Amino acid sequence: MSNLARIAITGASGRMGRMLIETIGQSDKAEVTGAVERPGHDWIGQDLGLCLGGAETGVTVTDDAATAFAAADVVIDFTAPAATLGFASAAAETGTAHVIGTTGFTDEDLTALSAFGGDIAIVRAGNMSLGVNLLTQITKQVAAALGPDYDIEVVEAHHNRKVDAPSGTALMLGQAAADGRGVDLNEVSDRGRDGITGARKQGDIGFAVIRGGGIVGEHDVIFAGPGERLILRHIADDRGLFARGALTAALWTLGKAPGEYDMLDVLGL
Ligand SMILES: NC(=O)C1=CN([C@@H]2O[C@H](COP(=O)(O)OP(=O)(O)OC[C@H]3O[C@@H](n4cnc5c(N)ncnc54)[C@H](OP(=O)(O)O)[C@@H]3O)[C@@H](O)[C@H]2O)C=CC1
Ligand SMILES: O=C(O)C1=N[C@H](C(=O)O)C[C@H](O)C1
Repeated sequence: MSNLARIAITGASGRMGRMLIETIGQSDKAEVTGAVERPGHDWIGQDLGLCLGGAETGVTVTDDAATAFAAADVVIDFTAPAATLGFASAAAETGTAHVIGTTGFTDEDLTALSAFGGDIAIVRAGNMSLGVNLLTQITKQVAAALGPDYDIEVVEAHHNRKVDAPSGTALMLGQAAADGRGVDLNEVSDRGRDGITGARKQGDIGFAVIRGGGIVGEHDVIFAGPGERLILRHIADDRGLFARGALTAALWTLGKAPGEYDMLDVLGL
C-alpha cells in the first residue's frame, strides 16, 4: 500500500487545477486520487490523464465531490467562491482537510467557511507563495513604522481571464497594512476612483487594478510620503509557484486538528 498523501483536486481542468496535477505528479510525497469538475463538464467519466493529453492514470474525473473526497486525505481547491462553499461542506462531511486557494469571497462567504473549521483543518490563503506571505509581514512592519503622512496604495496586475478584483493577494496586503496601522480595513479602503473623486483622504488604503494578457500576478505596495516613495513589490513568474505552495499546505494538514489556518501557519512566519 502506498504511503503517499492522497489528494483530490477540484476544478481539475482549470489553470490552477492543471498546474496542481502536474506539480503533484512530480512529487514523491503525494498523489492525485480524485479529480472533480462541475456536472455536465466534458471530462466527467473520463480518465484524468487522457483528458490532459497524457497517459492513463486510473483516476476518473467525477462530479461527485463527496465520493472523491472520502477517498482522499486532503482536497486542494482553486475554483470559485460558490463552488468552494459547496466543497467545504462536502469535505466537512467526509472529514477531509481542505486547502483553499480560491479568491473573491464576500464577508458572508468567509463567515460560512469559518463554520467548517470546527470539523476539519482548512488552510485558506489568497496567495500560496512564500514571497507574498513574507511580503505581508514586511508590509505590516513598514505600515507600523511610517506615519499617516505616508499614503498607502496597493497596485495589482493579472491576466485577462481573472474574474475577481482586487485580487486576493492585494486584499491580504491591504489587510497587513491596516493591521500595521491598527485600523479596520473596511473603514479605510478606497477601491474605485473615477470622475471627480475629491482629494485623497488621509489614512485611506487605495487599491488599483490592471488586467491584461497573460500576467501571472504582480503586486506593489506603495508608501508615498513627503519627498519619497517606498515600494514593496512581488512578481510571480509562473503558476507552479502557487501549486507548490498549495502542495506544501496540503502535506502540512496531515494529522492537523480541525481549525482555520493560513499560509503563515504553514510556513511558520
Ligand atoms: N491562492 C493562490 O495562490 C491563487 C489563487 N488563485 C485563485 O484560484 C481560483 C481559480 O483560478 P484559475 O485556475 O486561474 O481559474 P480557472 O477559471 O482556470 O479554473 C477554475 C476551475 O474551477 C472550475 N469550477 C468552477 N465552479 C465549479 C464547480 N461548481 N464544480 C467544479 N468545478 C468548478 C472551473 O470549471 P468551469 O471552467 O467549468 O467553470 C475551472 O475548471 C481563482 O479564484 C483565483 O483567483 C489562482 C492562483 C493562485
Ligand atoms: O487569479 C489568479 O491568477 C491569481 N489569483 C490570486 C489572487 O487573487 O491574488 C493569486 C495570484 O495573484 C494569481
